[in-house]
Amino acid sequence: FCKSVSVHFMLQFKPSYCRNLLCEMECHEHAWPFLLPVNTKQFPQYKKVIKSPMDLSTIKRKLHENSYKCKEEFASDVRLMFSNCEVFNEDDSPVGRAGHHMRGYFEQRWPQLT
Ligand SMILES: Cc1ncccc1N[C@@H](C)c1ccc2c(c1)OCCCO2
Repeated sequence: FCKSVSVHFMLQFKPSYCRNLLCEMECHEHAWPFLLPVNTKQFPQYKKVIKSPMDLSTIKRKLHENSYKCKEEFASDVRLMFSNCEVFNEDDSPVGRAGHHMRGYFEQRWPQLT
């Protein structure tokens, strides 16, 4: 999925850019539903409905563990987090609205290379 090796060294994965953007998201006013994994004791249905849970603390851990081989993998986890939110939460709900706010914030700052 990542760029071929030859091109890759030029578009070197900039973890610093991702780390900064992640930090800005974590301190965003509407980040509160996404800071930690959804507690499945609090939301027993969640595990059944959402096959791949994702949250900002998990993305942060993966970034620090060098789990992301390219920036697109980082972006796809962020987008997975927002898609899970849309599946489980009504648009017109506090968490649903927070998800739309945060997704707008991310997409505005994510470099459009294509
Ligand atoms: C992103 C997401 N999707 C689906 C369900 C929950 C969440 N986030 C969690 C952190 C959460 C959100 C709202 C909450 C909550 C916990 O605490 C119980 C009281 C009501 O408020």
